[in-house]
Amino acid sequence: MKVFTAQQIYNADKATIERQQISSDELMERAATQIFNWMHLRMQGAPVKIHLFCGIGNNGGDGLALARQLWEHGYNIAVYVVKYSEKRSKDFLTNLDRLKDRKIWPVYLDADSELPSIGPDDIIVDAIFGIGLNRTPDDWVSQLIQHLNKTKAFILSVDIPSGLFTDSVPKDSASVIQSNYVLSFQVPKLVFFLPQTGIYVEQWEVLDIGLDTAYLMETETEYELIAKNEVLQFYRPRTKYSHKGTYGHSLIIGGSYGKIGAVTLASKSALKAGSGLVTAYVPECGYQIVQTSVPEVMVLTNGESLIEAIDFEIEPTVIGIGIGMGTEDKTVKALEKFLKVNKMPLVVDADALNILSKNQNLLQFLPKESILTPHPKELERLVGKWKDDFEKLKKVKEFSEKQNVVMVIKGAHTITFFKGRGYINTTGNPGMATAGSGDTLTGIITGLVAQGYPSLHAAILGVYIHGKSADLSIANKGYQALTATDIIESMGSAFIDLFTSPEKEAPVEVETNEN
Ligand SMILES: NC(=O)C1=CN([C@@H]2O[C@H](COP(=O)(O)OP(=O)(O)OC[C@H]3O[C@@H](n4cnc5c(N)ncnc54)[C@H](O)[C@@H]3O)[C@@H](O)[C@H]2O)[C@@H](O)CC1
Ligand SMILES: [K+]
Repeated sequence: MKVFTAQQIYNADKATIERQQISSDELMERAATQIFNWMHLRMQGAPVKIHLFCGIGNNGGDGLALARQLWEHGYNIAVYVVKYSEKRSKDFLTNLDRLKDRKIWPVYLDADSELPSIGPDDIIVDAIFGIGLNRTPDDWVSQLIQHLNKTKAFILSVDIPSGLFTDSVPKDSASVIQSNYVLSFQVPKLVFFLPQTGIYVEQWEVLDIGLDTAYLMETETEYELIAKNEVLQFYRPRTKYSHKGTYGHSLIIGGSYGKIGAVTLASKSALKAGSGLVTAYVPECGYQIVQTSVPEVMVLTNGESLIEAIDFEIEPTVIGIGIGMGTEDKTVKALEKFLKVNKMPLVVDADALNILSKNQNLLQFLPKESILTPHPKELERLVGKWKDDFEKLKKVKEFSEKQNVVMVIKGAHTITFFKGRGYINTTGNPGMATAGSGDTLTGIITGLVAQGYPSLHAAILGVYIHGKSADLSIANKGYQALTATDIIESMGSAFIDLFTSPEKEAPVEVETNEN
């Protein structure tokens, strides 16, 4: 699913109005109807108090149109107009008149108003600001937002939590609605997925308001959301007459005394991801450990307790390098020498990334389209500090383009960057913040490259499967007990899940006055 910028959404809006020959008011009505349907389906007429806070732009207009529809279906509503500006939009005014026609009188809030009282079991509809927010809200609006956040009421945001910009981090974190659920029109917004701004969005869902499909299809976006449908497009099925040679040979290089487990996990993951053969390259202290814990994996050794040279006679298809490897001088030299002669595709992680960060002249030796999988600290060492998430994305994008590598930025929503585009993952859970989870990812991606997946696809699919395996594991492990080994054990189910469960339940249509 594409992630549009605010400007692209405004353009989609305009294209829809022109091509479908509808008015902007009709489009607003569609948006409000979709929200109404969503609420009505869940509330079934329950007499819960619904407080609708509406700004004076089109987001507020959506809120007013929704208020009317709720009222027409007998819901218990209170409408507030948050008068942060005199410049009321045309469709806001139209919908305000429609409320007045029905003798529904909103409460007007300004800097001098008392803060409304809201019960813990009430519902708040947040339609104060939408994607049109262009500066930090005034103090009194910010106080209102803080007041709403402090209530125990469930907050449902229209399109985007009010106070959240679509393309930058809020300057004042207190001026943003802490939303329990965001119903976003047609497309999700990038800020839902970044660590600094995603915290305002507990859950989100997109509502189809029938924006022009041609526009949506044709418009190129910088970001794409990756779910099952997206990865299925490049999944490579196995063929009947294939043999293990068809599926490549992964070489996993890493490990040092006390950190052989990392290589064990990565090797096992490469196998489970489908690599035909897997060889681990570890110091001698790891020989028996890897041989006994993963009998399917072959083992090469060098050095006693750490890798002192990287030199082998086998011809792997791909090399995953760096996990548990340490940054001792001898290992650094070994890596340097190896990089200068190596021509094989690489998946670079952990200590190999740390070594590259300190010796940036080595970056030039990375084969093109290598995959780098840094966690936030490793990324900082590699590209330098950033002031906020947007600057981080910019730096990663530049780095990936300059070095011609695939960058996998690990986080709650891992983002994979390549050739100027970012692919946002949607699987995974907080249980994955556990030892060895990253080693597992490196193994999976390596195993996919071995099978012939192009780097970008291997990274995107690897990240998806890694998260999905963890999602399937938590059903009986919970977040706390989830281990990297559980992720590996669920990988089979994650692959099967690609083909078995439907992506989403079909939306249920609700009868309204409109249809
Ligand atoms: N584009 C679409 O697909 C659709 C958009 N709709 C709604 O329209 C919204 C966008 O509406 P608008 O462009 O009117 O913008 P908003 O309703 O988000 O904001 C209202 C206006 O307030 C002003 N403003 C911005 N920041 C301010 C601040 N801090 N203090 C005071 N004034 C400020 C701006 O001039 C802005 O246009 C969307 O979020 C969505 O809810 C829907 O009506 C239906 C379709
Ligand atoms: K909003």
